[in-house]
Amino acid sequence: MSNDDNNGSRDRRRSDGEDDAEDASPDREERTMPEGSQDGEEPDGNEQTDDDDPWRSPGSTIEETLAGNGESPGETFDEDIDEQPAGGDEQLSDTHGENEEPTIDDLGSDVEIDAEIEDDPDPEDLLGGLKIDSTEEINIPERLVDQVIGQEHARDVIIKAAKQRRHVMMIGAPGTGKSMLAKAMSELLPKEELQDVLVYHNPDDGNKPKVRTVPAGKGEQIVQAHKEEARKRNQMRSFLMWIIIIVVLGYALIIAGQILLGILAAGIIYIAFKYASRGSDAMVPNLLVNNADTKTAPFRDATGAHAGALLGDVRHDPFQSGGMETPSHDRVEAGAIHKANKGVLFVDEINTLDIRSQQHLMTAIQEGEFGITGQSERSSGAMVQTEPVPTDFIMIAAGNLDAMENMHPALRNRIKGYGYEVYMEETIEDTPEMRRKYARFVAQEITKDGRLPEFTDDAIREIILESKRRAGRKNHLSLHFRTLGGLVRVAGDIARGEDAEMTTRQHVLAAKDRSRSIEQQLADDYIERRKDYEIQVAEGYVVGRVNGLAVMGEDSGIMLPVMAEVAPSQGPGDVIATGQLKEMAQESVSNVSAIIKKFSDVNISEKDIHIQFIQAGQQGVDGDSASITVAAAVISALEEVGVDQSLAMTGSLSVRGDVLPVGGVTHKIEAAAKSGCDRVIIPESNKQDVMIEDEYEEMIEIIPVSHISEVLDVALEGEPEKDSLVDRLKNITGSALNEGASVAGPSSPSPQ
Ligand SMILES: Nc1ncnc2c1ncn2[C@@H]1O[C@H](COP(=O)(O)OP(=O)(O)OP(=O)(O)O)[C@@H](O)[C@H]1O
Repeated sequence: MSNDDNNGSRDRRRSDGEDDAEDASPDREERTMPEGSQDGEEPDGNEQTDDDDPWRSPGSTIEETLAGNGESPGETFDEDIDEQPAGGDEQLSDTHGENEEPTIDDLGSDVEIDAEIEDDPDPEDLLGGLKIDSTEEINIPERLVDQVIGQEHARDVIIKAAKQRRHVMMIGAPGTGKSMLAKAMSELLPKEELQDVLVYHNPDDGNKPKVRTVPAGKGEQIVQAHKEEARKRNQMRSFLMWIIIIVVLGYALIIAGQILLGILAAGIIYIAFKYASRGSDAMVPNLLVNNADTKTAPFRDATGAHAGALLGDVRHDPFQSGGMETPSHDRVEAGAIHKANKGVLFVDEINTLDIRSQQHLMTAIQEGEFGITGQSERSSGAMVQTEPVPTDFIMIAAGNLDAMENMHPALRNRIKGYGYEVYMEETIEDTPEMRRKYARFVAQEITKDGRLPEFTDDAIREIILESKRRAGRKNHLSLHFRTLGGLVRVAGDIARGEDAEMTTRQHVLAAKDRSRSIEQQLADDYIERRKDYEIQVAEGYVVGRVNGLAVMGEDSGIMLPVMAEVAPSQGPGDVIATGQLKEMAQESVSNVSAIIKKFSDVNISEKDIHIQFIQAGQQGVDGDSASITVAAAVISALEEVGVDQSLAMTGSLSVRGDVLPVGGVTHKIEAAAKSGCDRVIIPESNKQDVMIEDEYEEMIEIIPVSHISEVLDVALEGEPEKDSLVDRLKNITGSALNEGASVAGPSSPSPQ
């Protein structure tokens, strides 16, 4: 990765000692990251020297060498090959070769940041006591596993699984480090075990190519040797052919005097020789998997791969006869399962793989080998079936909770039976040490991108503050690193666009605005448009209308007014709600009706309750947290008491009237403020999750509540009615209210 001179970046030292020598070079202008660690790319081709050629000894033909006693060709080649450092079978039995077996401690212990730290950091310091002026002073650990921040459990599992060669299923939100951990695992696996795979022509049955494995690096040598052999043989044949042609032509011209006949004979001889020489080309094996230059065990991402890319394929041959055909072993292509042999196969969104592929994947996991055949039934490749090709990989399956439900149960069973399941964390406790790691995260992302100007200390602070906000939980930091990394990149790009030497706090603030999610942009647009059409009411009192709040996507609040109308029913009463939120409305009404039955003389079962979520038609609005809103709207309509429109609310409701915690309070409060509300009701148990931006703090009063009676107390109009209504409610559900604190928080927070 090269540095742009304009961006003010300078060298960042890798934190392991061995790089110090490199750094001593005054000319070194490059920042370094572990090679291939971030993108999982395979290194470039091998550079073979003549000295390495094991085929120097003349005399022995390859066919003779291969004929051996049916062993792997790697073991029957001449001694030079076995002396190659790539390692023979004895070495393979030693899991970690010459390297000392890594212990969980040395691999997994949290790597402290390599920069100056204050002895006793101020708890308020967003940098956790880091004494730095910019990200430039933060060094990045060499190994990817040490770059992973948080996800302690997942990291420990990955390390253990790497040692024990176990499969892992990682379930969790996108961008929390699943594929990063999978790549990190491939770095931990022993490289000494790697193998090359060759496919040979089968003289007995051309459609059943033979497969041989050899230690990594030897495959290329073998192919080269075969090519050389074939070339020599062809040379000999050519020489012989020209001699014969000259003799025939000479005879025809000088002795027989039949020049035309001579030319014809020479032509036939030429064609016959060319045809015969094709056979020796067909003997050159196809190097299916080449690990010659692989620096770490392979990492293969087979996310969304079609069957051929995953399981291997045999190309179609348009010329299947007449001497024009390509030998079938030459048409064989390896799949990700074969290329991942002795490494890691990563499949994200595992449930999106078709069932047939999942079944084949299971076989490959179970058997440790999988033959290759043409995936298209109508292609000539479907006739070909190779001998089994090794597929001894560690499978890392990933996805969100849906993935787990929809994946093939037997495949999940295989992973569970032979490995671990991990749920990825979404937030982590906010400690000075963690803040320092977040500062390192900024440095990591800058290095990974390679073009961003370094971040000043204030810019880093703003990123850490944003991760606190995004966590949605007091004293926690968000582990949604992909989106946080997106913010780092946008801020850096803005700075770069301005030719700034450093990325400053102002750039981060501008980036926050610019990198708003689609949902945020849509939410802001909605708020503006509603103001235009006066759908939004933020003053006065209205019967049966309550300003609810919801979140769109992960990070965008929106005001979602709810209207309720109660009318006598002809038959048994019904809850009538429109749109996607119907189920939620019915659930909220059934919760509130249990309370209403207790305090009201009105027989709710004889009424039709109509509920409307105003303009909640757009995708993505999750209204689960609107249950106190629906309850308040229904009670207001039932009792015909107005609701304060300068108030918005969010909260889930239990059958006993307890207000339960919900998600996204910070974004909801901001949306209420943007919509012009003066006050907002939130569940008491969400109080510590509020992380609103400074600008909104002055605009809105936050009222935490733990019971529906408190909601009504704040929301309903007028004294006499309100008092009687609320008093009745309090009397009847008093016990619940008194127990409120203990009752309100037990259930898991509703998702939104
Ligand atoms: N725990 C982490 N520590 C440091 N950086 C992280 C972490 N998690 C994610 N990142 C950063 O975010 C990027 C994206 O993460 P990654 O691809 O691993 O997410 P993922 O969980 O696999 O997401 P998806 O399921 O969408 O593929 C990484 O390349 C890395 O830069």
